[in-house]
Amino acid sequence: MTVLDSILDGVRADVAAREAITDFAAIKAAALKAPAALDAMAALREPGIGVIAEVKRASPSKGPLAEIADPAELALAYESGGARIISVLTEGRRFHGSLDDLDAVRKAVSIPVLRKDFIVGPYQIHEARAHGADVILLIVAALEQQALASLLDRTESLGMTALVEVHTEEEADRALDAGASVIGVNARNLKTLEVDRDSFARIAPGLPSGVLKIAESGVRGTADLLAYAGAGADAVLVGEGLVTSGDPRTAVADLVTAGTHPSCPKPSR
Ligand SMILES: O=C(O)c1ccccc1NCC(=O)[C@H](O)[C@H](O)COP(=O)(O)O
Repeated sequence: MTVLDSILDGVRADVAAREAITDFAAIKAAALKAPAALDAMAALREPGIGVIAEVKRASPSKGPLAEIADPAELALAYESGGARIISVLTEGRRFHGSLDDLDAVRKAVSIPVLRKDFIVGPYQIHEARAHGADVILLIVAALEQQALASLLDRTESLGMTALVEVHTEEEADRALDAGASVIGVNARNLKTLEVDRDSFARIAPGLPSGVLKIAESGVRGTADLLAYAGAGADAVLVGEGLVTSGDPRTAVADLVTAGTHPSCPKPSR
């Protein structure tokens, strides 16, 4: 069994437990009452390379990463450092995240918020909207093609944006077939946890120019951002490098400064 399979087993059990408390009809109703989703695509189209800054407490590859006593405070530091979007890991077993973290971040910041989780069905999408998420992650490796297309449609029908994550050229073709307009190339192979920063440069040139391209994982400083920018990234998604920096506001600001400097390669869109 791969790491991803074992994460997905836990997620399915956790979703079933939550659905036993708040059923599908109730979570759909709660989603309809939430304020309208913010426009994440517009945020990503602003000039320069965007930074999506992640609230990441722990990971399967590294274990605990940082004591995050107050996710709202961390998110505010990211926002004031110039992040375009805040990513909040809500998976509990392996990442120590929660929907409480999402609620706290949503209340604190005024920029779009991404619910970063392992979406296995429609319940979690309505749940994300009910908790104020503007963006959700759909991982191609975790979904059959029909489920991927239908979850993408559902996300957009709720006014949200789907960040569709791939790690191989085949997965990128599946993301495009499903109609993705924001594609994240994760340098991390979720089955083996190996990080290959070259995957973005391999896959991104094959994506149409209208698709927003996000480079996920492995950014530890401005050199990594500039390398991803040179390969055509519109934005980078950064977790560990920020939460372990000791000064997340400055760490984000340094990336933002590098990504908006006139010498930085421009996004391909
Ligand atoms: O981070 C992990 O170890 C991990 C393992 C298995 C599935 C997903 C995992 N991470 C999720 C992410 O995609 C990252 O949190 C995100 O891209 C940021 O990566 P990084 O900047 O390298 O922390």
